[in-house]
Amino acid sequence: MLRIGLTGGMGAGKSTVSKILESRGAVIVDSDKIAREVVEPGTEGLAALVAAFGDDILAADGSLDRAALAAKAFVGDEERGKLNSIVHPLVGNRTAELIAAAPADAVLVQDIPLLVENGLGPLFSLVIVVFVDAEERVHRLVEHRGVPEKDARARISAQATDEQRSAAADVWLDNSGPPGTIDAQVNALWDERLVPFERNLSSGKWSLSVPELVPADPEWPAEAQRLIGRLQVACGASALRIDHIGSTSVPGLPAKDVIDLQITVADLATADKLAEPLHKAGFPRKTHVTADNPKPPYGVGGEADPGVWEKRLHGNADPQRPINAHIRVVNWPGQQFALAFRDWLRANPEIRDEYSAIKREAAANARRFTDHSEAVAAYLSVKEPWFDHAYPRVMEWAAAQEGRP
Ligand SMILES: CC(C)(COP(=O)(O)OP(=O)(O)OC[C@H]1O[C@@H](n2cnc3c(N)ncnc32)[C@H](O)[C@@H]1O)[C@@H](O)C(=O)NCCC(=O)NCCS
Ligand SMILES: Nc1ncnc2c1ncn2[C@@H]1O[C@H](COP(=O)(O)OP(=O)(O)OP(=O)(O)O)[C@@H](O)[C@H]1O
Repeated sequence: MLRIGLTGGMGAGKSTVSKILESRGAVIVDSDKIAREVVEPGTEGLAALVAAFGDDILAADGSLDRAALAAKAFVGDEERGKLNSIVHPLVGNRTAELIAAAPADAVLVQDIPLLVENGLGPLFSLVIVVFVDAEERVHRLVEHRGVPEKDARARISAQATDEQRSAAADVWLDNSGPPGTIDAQVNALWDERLVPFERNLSSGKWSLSVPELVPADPEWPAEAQRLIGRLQVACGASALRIDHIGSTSVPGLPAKDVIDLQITVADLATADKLAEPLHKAGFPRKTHVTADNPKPPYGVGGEADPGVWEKRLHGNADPQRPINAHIRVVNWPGQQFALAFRDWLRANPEIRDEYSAIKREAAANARRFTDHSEAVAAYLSVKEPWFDHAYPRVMEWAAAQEGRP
């Protein structure tokens, strides 16, 4: 099952997007709808609301008078907090039941207005944000849904800002255009990302990186942070730390568009136990030896004892985001080298440029081949000798940083 989070400010068009996704075959779990169910007449949710806000939030027929509750709940943080603390746990329980009942191969889209506010991004394989400027949202709510302007503004100001949503977004759908214009974006997302993502997840496949250098992308660190959040949820306490490593973690360094991450664990047995939870979270283990995934340990120099360079490697089922998640044992040379190499490049721009020149030469060498495996091998044949030379320099620098001889 592929779990997708869909969010956006009130009136941005989440319902519009979720209807399109549903028509393509997604299973939708709608938090607003569940929030209504859990406070229907006779529920413990409604009884708790009455106890907290008074019985004047009830209509004559005993059902919840939503406008009356909104008028009491959206006046300040304390009141809204009281409302959330009653309704959100009930929504969470019911959501878990619906997820458990969904088919194993579903693309499950959870429409959650407060996904960012409640820090839920790491629970999903992707977070989709529907965006419309706040002023335009107020306009649409007033014009098309008859919401009083004051109420629309009160609720929007109690929600996350566009910057906060942007930091959580893997996919940003702009719904500023006229009705219908977002459909093409949603259909492309379904066909080109969500369906192949689910297929990769079911079959344990990961997306391959292309051995081509691209200029440093300022989005890489934020992307890495979102991936780290997901890996943390999957690994729990087994991950002692998770770091963004490799070229994409060095500002200004051109790199292949593959994000390297390092999960540090206590021992290799722990790494092996993580294979299944990581796979379920969308990060299958790279079990096959391919040119893209040469048999570990990599030739990064200094492998006097290959036993202590061993690691496990996971990829990403997301077809649009290749990653290498290296699981390494704490204090083994490979684990320490990955962190020291990154810090060495970050601290020494002239060495970063030296490395950048080697990468360009390696990429030029790779371009002589059309076959993917041959191209990767050609890339590595230029890069690896430089690594062998760099290894002692990195370790010497790291020792000096720590005041070791
Ligand atoms: C107070 C209630 C009864 C008002 O009902 P009303 O019919 O006017 O609104 P509705 O439920 O359709 O929500 C419309 C939109 O308001 C916004 N909103 C609702 N609750 C909240 C909240 N607690 N904080 C911020 N925004 C909210 C969301 O953008 C939502 O999509 C209702 O919003 C509610 O029960 N809210 C608490 C549950 C909740 O947080 N729901 C949102 C996600 S689970
Ligand atoms: N591109 C658009 N142009 C103009 N109006 C739109 C557009 N897309 C959606 N709308 C209208 O804007 C309003 C809000 O859209 P929608 O209900 O999909 O938002 P929502 O994010 O689900 O809202 P809520 O947070 O209240 O659940 C609706 O009345 C909808 O018809």
